[in-house]
Amino acid sequence: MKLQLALDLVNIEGAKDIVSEVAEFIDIVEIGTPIVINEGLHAVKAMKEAFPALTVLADLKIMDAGGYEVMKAAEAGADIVTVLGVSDDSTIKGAVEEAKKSGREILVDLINVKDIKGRAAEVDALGVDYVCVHSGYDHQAEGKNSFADLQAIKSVVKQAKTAIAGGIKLGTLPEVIAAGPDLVIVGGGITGESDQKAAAAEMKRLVSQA
Ligand SMILES: O=C([C@H](O)CO)[C@H](O)[C@H](O)COP(=O)(O)O
Repeated sequence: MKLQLALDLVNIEGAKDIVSEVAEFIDIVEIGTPIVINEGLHAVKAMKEAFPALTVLADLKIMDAGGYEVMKAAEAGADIVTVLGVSDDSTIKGAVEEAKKSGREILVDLINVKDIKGRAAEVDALGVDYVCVHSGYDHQAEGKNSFADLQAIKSVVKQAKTAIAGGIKLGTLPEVIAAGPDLVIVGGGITGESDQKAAAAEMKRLVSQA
């Protein structure tokens, strides 16, 4: 089981500062959607240049033009790019095809998908690398999480790795780990802590044991 740090509410310099502190405890660093909106794909490039050994995920949440947008993210240095599960199959196919050309990976984010189980099976069959259940900030504000969704997709995803994101904290991590995802994505559960290094270290310890 791997740990991904999601960086959302910081600028490029702030993102690099956090990664300097916790790099040894994370497997993947995510340039979150808000950073991409604020700073563009330069943020992905800057992170890859500063930490070439780290796997960098660009959370573009692609909804259309899958092939083109994956190509641009790959040019910036992204190793993994996100595409929305609610997008058309042709968009996901285009993203997968483009990613394969350059050895990149596609994570499909099932945020706001109604038939989680059905769509997870469909995108799995399209050859994506990760299928991720996700309670976004707005759902989190309503007290929702995706723990049950993770259990639901585990039974239908056959070839891709499974991932979970959205409001995961140290206190809820054991419950998440028990459901057996391949990848746990944590943002505020690390960046919002006063001791980010200690939080990342403890999370890494827990996911490594699984
Ligand atoms: O994808 C995310 C969200 O939609 C904002 O872009 C976050 O990266 C994801 O939810 C993980 O962050 P936390 O919820 O703070 O753990």
